[in-house]
Amino acid sequence: MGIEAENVSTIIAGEEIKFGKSIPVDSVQEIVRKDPENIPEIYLREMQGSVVPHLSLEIPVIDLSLLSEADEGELSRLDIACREWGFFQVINHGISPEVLQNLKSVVSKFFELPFEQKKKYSMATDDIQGYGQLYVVSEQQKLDWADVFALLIYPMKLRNMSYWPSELTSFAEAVEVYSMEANRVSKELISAISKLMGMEKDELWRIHNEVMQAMRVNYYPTCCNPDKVVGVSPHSDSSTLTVLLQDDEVTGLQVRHHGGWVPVKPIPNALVLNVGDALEVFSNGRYKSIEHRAMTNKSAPRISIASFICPQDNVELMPPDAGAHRRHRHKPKYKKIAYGEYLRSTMRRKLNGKSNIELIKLDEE
Ligand SMILES: O=C(O)CCC(=O)C(=O)O
Ligand SMILES: [Fe+2]
Repeated sequence: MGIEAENVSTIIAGEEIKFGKSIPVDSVQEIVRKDPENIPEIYLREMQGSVVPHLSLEIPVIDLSLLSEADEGELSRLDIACREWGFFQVINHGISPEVLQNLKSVVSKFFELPFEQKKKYSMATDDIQGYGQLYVVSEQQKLDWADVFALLIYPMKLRNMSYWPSELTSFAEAVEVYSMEANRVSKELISAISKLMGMEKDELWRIHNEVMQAMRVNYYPTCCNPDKVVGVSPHSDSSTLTVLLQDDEVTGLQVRHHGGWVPVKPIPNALVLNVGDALEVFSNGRYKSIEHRAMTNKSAPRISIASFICPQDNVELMPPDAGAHRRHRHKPKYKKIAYGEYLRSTMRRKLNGKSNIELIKLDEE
């Protein structure tokens, strides 16, 4: 019998936070360390969809320095990137290679710690922060070939410092410095998107009512049968935008495009940005959150670091046009739902393409 995940609540800094409970499962890193040649059945599955050969198609590249100068051409390239791809790489973002390298180095050090030491930071069964796995809601579901380490970063009151590894002296600083920069880059992009949506540049950010930012480090160990094992199942992110810092050498991320999967070839020191479900709703479907997945490989472990930029829990997900202060210029295509409720509903379900946003889609006439 499968155990269905239940809802639980926690109190962080005096506020009740309810998340779906993820069933604890074995560390994949430990499975590989003990027996690299054997993959437990629960990780084996048939792959779906064809992969577009490398280099035949690439996700767009956006130059943030041009956007910051209000370059009209770059603004329209951003519009096309968000409409046609939902994914793009950002160059000239102003984050120094040293800041990126410091973050990569501290998160690698975390995963190099002995298992017993990492376990001190294990996710509590009712939390989404810490070391472990997420989205495991039934004992029958196929599992992803990854361990994760997640932290809530902003607002500060959501931080739970007991999850921040105290033995890694430069960890907190590297996370803090990078997160501030990821926040700045997101703010610049959200300002540009706000203009593209016909609003003042600060309006979309303001609607977030103080952005919530979470960081999730994904650790994908090597895998002896990458054709049958997925690092992260196909999903869309629930965020407004996600900023992904990926390995400069090891590829793994694939993006859904016209029915196939397009591998994202890393550009050294670039960031990968994607549209999440919240932006799909805010833009009333103009920009779509895009399904993506991470693959595994035989030769090297891969680490990716996702920063999720989200509205506060109490923010109603709806296109700003549908607000009481405006005439109904466009009929909303999604049911109105508070972001916190939407986020929690996604945490109680396994990753499954765009199934979360499908649930709030209104029928078109
Ligand atoms: O590892 C990757 O490239 C993708 C990770 C991802 O999609 C996520 O953390 O939401
Ligand atoms: Fe994702």
